[in-house]
Amino acid sequence: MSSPKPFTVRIGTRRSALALRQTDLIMEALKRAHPHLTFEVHAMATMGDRDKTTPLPALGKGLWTSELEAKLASREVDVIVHCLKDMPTTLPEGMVLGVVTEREDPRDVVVFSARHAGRYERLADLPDGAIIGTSSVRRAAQLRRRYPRLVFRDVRGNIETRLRKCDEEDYDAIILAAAGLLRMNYGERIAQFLDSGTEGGGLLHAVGQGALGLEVREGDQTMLELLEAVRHVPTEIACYAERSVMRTLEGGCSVPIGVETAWVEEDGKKKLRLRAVVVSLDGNSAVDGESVQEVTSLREAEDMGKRLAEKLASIGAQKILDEINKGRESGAALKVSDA
Ligand SMILES: NCc1[nH]cc(CCC(=O)O)c1CC(=O)O
Repeated sequence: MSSPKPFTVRIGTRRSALALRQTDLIMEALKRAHPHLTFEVHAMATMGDRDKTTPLPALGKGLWTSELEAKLASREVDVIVHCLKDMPTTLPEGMVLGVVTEREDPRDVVVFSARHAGRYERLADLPDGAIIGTSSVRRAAQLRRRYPRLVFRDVRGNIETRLRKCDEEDYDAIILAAAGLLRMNYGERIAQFLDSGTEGGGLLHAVGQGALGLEVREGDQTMLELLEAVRHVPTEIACYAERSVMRTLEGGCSVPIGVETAWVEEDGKKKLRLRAVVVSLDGNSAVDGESVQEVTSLREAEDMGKRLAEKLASIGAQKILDEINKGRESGAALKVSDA
């Protein structure tokens, strides 16, 4: 696997503390696998980092990725480390998702304001009208169904900023990805997991949440071989299925869609279980489904995701999508992204 002649691998990343931490983890793993190579980190701000006022849904696709991809295209960097959930399901011409790395905990979680230290354990403990911070339509729409008594309000910024706002402003709690908190050593702030297996949960996470995606130039065999060292096949297959659900349902517009994947044992065989939900923006209607099957290739994973998405579309998700598209045309709701 090791290449004969030494060279420098230039890694592109966003500048947030989480992005830098993730890039560091990948770089250290690559260094261990390729001790003869040198690595350089090229960090830069993206539109999502710079524009802190426009509502995220209105910023559209690629808000965390486009500037980095320009550097990849111009050969200023050789690979980009992304949170997979921030990567659009269709990449620009000439770019590929080279490798998906092992997933950190993909679940969404509740963090209570430090003002409430020790007072609450679950969302259900909060009083009527309590304010929950999240800028993700997916999270708000799914939680509104289960907790109509709670009020959902935008909260922007990187993890540290959101935690600070939660502690110092009017929020009673915020919803975040476990993965980011764990990677930044804030695990002790996690009060409640919100996945479908947890009482009071039932919140399906974002496509790709908790995994990292390494983007490279199409046909860059050297990089692809080098990155093999950090590929995690079970995560990659699961995430291809998740991304296929999203890609199939998007139809030109992003939607509040949640997923959950797990490798399960059935009839002595290892199978992928894929769950997905599409929710209306107000959370008043939702369509969900599940499929379980043996999956051994990325192609099969994509087929599985596509079939589940088509099934959801046929039993009501299409109606929800059409309404979102209608609203979008009239300018009411622009694109929906996950935050
Ligand atoms: N959109 C912001 C973003 N992108 C990735 C993560 C968390 C880490 C991950 O999912 O890999 C977050 C923060 C959050 O949702 O709490």
